[in-house]
Amino acid sequence: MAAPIAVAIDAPDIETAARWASSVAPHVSTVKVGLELYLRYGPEVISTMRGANRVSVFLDLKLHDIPATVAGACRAVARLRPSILTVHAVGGRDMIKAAVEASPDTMIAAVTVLTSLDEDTLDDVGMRGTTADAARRLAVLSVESGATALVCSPHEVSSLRAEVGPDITLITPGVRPAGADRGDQARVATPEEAVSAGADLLVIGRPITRAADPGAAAASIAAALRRAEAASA
Ligand SMILES: O=c1ccn([C@@H]2O[C@H](COP(=O)(O)O)[C@@H](O)[C@H]2O)c(=O)[nH]1
Repeated sequence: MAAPIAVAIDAPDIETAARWASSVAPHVSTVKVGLELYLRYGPEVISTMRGANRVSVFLDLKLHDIPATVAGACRAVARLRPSILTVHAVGGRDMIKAAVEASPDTMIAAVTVLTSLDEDTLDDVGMRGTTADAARRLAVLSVESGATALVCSPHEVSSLRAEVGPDITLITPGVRPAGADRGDQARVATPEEAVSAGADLLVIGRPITRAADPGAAAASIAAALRRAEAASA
């Protein structure tokens, strides 16, 4: 079975994106298209990602606007049938409800606190308190508004799971195999730690896509997850 990994295909051009997607697709469940590719190529990139690959396509647009505008944006991408579409939880209850209502065939995932932020950067933008508290507040608000998935760091997975229960899909970026460069990510953990905390889907980009052989890097992380699962069974 493909590993519960969404590879972030943050590529500069569609040819590179297609190459990365076909090399990782045999090993992972999902590929993630974000702002860089979608703003450059639009819907074309979604069909390129599907191509001959048996993967789900996660559209990470992190929508954040007034409810009517977000609903319109969700309707605009609905025909692309992404498996997951992201919105920012700080857009508030009405915005999240509007996204959910406009997306009957897509799972709306609310981004709680970006994994690149730490407590100092949160404080700087006027959000007092710990990242864990902010993530918990935003998670509860999002689920009460109809979101069925949350994006959080691996550090918050177990406390959010306790808060929102087993039916909400927890998606974690900020995943770094041991020894990998964390880059601009502030709240990170290894793939094994994220899964053992209860994450449902790991978002991993550069540790895979910047490897000399992205397919081999994805296969190696998938194998490590299988070993960890077997050891804990
Ligand atoms: O809080 C968030 C939400 C989304 N992302 C996205 O995930 C990937 C992570 O890529 P790496 O190369 O593994 O750092 C990227 O597309 C982000 O836009 C996130 O990192 N944090």
